[in-house]
Amino acid sequence: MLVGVPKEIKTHEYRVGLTPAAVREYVAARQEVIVETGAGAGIGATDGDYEKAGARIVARAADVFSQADMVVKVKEPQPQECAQLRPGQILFTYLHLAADRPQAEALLKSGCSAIAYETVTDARGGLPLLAPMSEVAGRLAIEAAAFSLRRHAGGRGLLLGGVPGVLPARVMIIGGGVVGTHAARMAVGLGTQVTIIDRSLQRLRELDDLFGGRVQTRYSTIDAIEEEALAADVIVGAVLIPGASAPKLVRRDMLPRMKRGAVIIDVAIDQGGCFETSRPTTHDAPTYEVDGVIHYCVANMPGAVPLTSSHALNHATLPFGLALATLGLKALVNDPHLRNGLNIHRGRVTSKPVAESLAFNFQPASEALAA
Ligand SMILES: NC(=O)C1=CN([C@@H]2O[C@H](COP(=O)(O)OP(=O)(O)OC[C@H]3O[C@@H](n4cnc5c(N)ncnc54)[C@H](O)[C@@H]3O)[C@@H](O)[C@H]2O)C=CC1
Ligand SMILES: CC(=O)C(=O)O
Ligand SMILES: [Mg+2]
Repeated sequence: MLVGVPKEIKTHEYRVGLTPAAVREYVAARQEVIVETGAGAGIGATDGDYEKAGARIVARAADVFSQADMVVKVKEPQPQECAQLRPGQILFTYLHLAADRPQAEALLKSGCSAIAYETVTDARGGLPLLAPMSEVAGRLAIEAAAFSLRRHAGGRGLLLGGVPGVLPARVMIIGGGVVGTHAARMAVGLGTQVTIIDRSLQRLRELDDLFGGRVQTRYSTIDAIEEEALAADVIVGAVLIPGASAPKLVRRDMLPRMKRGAVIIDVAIDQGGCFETSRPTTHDAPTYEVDGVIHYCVANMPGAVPLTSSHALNHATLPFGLALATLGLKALVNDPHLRNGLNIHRGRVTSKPVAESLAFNFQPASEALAA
């Protein structure tokens, strides 16, 4: 198969779909790889590094989209990329369609088979291609909170960990999955007071064990969220209902009752966000203020640390990408976990949560692939 890697074009997105090390694995598996010139610049990988790994460099993104059987990216295709996708082509990348009707419509129109990293599953009920970026985003969330809490950034002027004799910040984390756990590790490490809220009792038990009493855990109810939100200096939004729009757990009417200069980091923004007042922002202008509360809602947080993120992402995507490159769509027939990644196939929505979120007709992936 001819596998193509365009340069990412989303604002301040410096990750790359395949690292040179990953290209070498594809080439060793007797696949051909083309890479747009400069695609690896954000991680310091030159065209020469890609050529050494066995790729051919092409001059324009249009060359990648017109030639490749499978396009491997990081972020959801932007409108000009969607317009270049074609029937029979495989797109392998993050999509986050539930909160993005225009992209869903463009992918349906293209006729391509779009496989979303974030809905590929594993045998333990996890999301193996989302997890590495959730690890990164969870850790970055606390860095973003530290910066946003500074006075000149509009925050309360609070040092996260405090100093002897002065209390640390109170950090509330809604959703104790991968993002929430990694945010908690950072927040605990800095000496903050952390509460994690989740609606899975099993997860709360695991977190209690993992942190050995250094975090408080609370079951997710409207009451608990309101009580913790009003006391918090920082709230990290990290809930996920796989494939679906995030539930709005903090309503606008709570904001005037929160501390002035408190900070909301809505990591779940790529699924629409879990705060009623969230809207996507970019690394250029990451924050805005509503009712005295600072909102940070960057939808591609790991793009800020592309070197760490590209390698971490490639380690997770590589086995699935290789299966697709060597077997084509048959890889989806063979592997139900990879098949769960298929969101759009030849003009059909094959992800139930996406179809429900956007009120589209749904066709199960197994049926659509057999048609
Ligand atoms: N903005 C960005 O750059 C990035 C965003 N993300 C997003 O972060 C979000 C979280 O991802 P993960 O941690 O990997 O998901 P996860 O599936 O590991 O964890 C989600 C947690 O939310 C909990 N949850 C669901 N509904 C809840 C509710 N009503 N109240 C409390 N908890 C609830 C679940 O029980 C689960 O423990 C996703 O939307 C993901 O796409 C991930 C990476 C980067
Ligand atoms: C998960 C995701 O959307 C990202 O890494 O940008
Ligand atoms: Mg995202």
